[in-house]
Amino acid sequence: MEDRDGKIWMDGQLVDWRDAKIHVLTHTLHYGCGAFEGVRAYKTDKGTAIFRLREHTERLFNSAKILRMKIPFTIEQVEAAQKQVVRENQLESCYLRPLTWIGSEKLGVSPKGNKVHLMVAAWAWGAYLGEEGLKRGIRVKTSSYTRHHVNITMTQAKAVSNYTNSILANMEATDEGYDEAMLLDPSGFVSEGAGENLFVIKNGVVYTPDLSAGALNGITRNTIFHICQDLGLKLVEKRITRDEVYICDEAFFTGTAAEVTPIRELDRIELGTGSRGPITEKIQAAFFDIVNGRNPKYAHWLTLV
Ligand SMILES: Cc1[nH+]cc(COP(=O)(O)O)c(CN[C@@H](CCC(=O)O)C(=O)O)c1O
Repeated sequence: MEDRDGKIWMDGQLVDWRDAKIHVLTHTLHYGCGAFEGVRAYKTDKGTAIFRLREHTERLFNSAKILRMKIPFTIEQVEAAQKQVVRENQLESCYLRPLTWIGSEKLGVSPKGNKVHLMVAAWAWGAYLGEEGLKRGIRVKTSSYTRHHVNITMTQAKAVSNYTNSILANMEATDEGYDEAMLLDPSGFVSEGAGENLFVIKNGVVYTPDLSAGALNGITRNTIFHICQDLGLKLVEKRITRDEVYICDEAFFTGTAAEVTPIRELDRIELGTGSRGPITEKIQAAFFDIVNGRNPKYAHWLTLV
């Protein structure tokens, strides 16, 4: 990722991509206290637009607040930085990565007195779980790793340190030939994917784990709530067991990177017809209409760069 042309916004300045470096004694590198966002910009007929920029930027600030980090910029400055990075790198559609971290003034568990930094990078990033996955659905494994307990790590913070759990779950699943992992919470109820929220459909009703199962409050998850309302689909947030997933009619993951990715199999058990289900297809189509600016009802969610 480091050897490419382009610009990265770093603490208020645009720096050359290859020069965007930090010291090895950076506190976050050692202890993992930092926060990030995943944001996408899409090519619309009015130009390139960032999807739900305000919600993503607010979540970044909320993540920092939960981690007792004070970002030394305003929300407006960080929004402007994201727009600038897309423009400067002349990206028609892309994935943006804002990251805030604690500097290298001193080490030791307490970061008090260390500087808080922020950067924004952007790059072209296609289908996170593959084009084939978007169409046919992916194969998922229930992870042997448990999702975070809500009072051990702060699950509403998109915290750097939360992702070791995701990394291990994803690596275990892909080592065993699956595409992604689904994690259970400490009580054994379904939480979410390693980097996605989960939805299942049964008898025409759409279900998703309520946030007490430790899933991130996904912005794409919230977008699906609006889409279900528009499509007249009943949506229920509840505790979901892994065997309820086994006997569902359809299932899909959602996320900024994953977008809406159908799940065709869990633990080698076919879900529904073993391919993208009809309601999932409708929801997926509605999602892509929205993010590509084809649904005027959600024009306010798209910020032109
Ligand atoms: C654990 C987790 N849960 C749910 C979501 C969905 O949240 P949202 O993007 O607001 O709908 C994401 C986003 N995962 C990001 C990281 C992907 C990566 O590999 O890095 C993303 O989709 O950008 C998660 O990381």
